[in-house]
Amino acid sequence: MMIKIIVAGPRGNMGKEAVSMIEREADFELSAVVDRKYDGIMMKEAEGMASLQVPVYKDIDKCMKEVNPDVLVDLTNPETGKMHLRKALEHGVRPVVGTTGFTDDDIRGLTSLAEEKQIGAIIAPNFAIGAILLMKLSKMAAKHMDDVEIIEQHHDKKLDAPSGTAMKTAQLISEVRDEKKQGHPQEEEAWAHARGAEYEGMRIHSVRLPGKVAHQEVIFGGEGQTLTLRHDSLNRTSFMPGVKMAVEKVMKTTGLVYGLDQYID
Ligand SMILES: NC(=O)C1=CN([C@@H]2O[C@H](COP(=O)(O)OP(=O)(O)OC[C@H]3O[C@@H](n4cnc5c(N)ncnc54)[C@H](OP(=O)(O)O)[C@@H]3O)[C@@H](O)[C@H]2O)C=CC1
Ligand SMILES: O=C(O)C1=N[C@H](C(=O)O)C[C@H](O)C1
Repeated sequence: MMIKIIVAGPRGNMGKEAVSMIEREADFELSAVVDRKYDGIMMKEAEGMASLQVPVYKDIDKCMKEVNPDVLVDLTNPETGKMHLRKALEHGVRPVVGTTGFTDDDIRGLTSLAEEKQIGAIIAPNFAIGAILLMKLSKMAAKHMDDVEIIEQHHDKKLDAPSGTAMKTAQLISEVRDEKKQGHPQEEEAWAHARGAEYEGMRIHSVRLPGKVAHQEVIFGGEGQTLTLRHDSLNRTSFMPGVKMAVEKVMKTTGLVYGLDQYID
């Protein structure tokens, strides 16, 4: 069956890659794109988009009404991603959201909405298989080594911190680790935030530098030993097999799935 897909954010780093991937896949059809700059033209007429005879919409409601897609792939920014996800569920369109910056409350609210609408939805903080394995391996390691800090590094155009991957990693670790204050009980920060963000006692550090793409280290400490797990995305193509998998999975899912870890043994 041909899956009809719309992509929001088609001029972005990720959106461009997603458009190319969808065009390559025999069972996927790119039905339209949603952009905030262009409206009512074809992609090939818009600067910064692939040269395709595919309509561009500014208004996502109008797009979903006219195109009637199966799936929305959202790769925009936190505020837009949340709004698009809600609208997709309202229109009966299955969202695959790679956009990050969702809080625990956002996830809870969207889970209820997907449940209420009885429709599949996926929020994937990271589509790269290596990053998904890093998250799963971190959860496994945390059962045995419960002192852990996360260092994530990204390009300096990133809007959200900590990264969605770091948040999901910390949440997975917290499923197997009791809340624990780490470091010296009397430690003090002479400079604010020197110890990074805190989630259930874990420390999370966000680096933003030009030249970086997406990188994460999870460092575990024990008596006389450390264990470092690390993943690097060196380009955005690394995310595309995961986007493809998420589109296929969301067609067979009911309710919201947060993280592709659930699909990997
Ligand atoms: N889950 C994963 O594996 C990955 C997730 N990401 C996440 O994906 C998101 C996008 O990342 P990236 O591609 O690098 O970012 P970019 O800034 O390159 O692209 C975002 C695009 O979204 C567009 N946009 C913003 N608002 C709207 C709107 N209302 N309607 C339509 N388009 C809009 C922007 O337009 P304009 O150019 O006009 O600003 C821009 O073209 C981020 O949240 C990032 O964290 C990134 C990589 C991997
Ligand atoms: O903004 C990015 O680039 C990325 N965002 C995601 C995140 O916040 O974890 C995934 C990946 O790290 C790239």
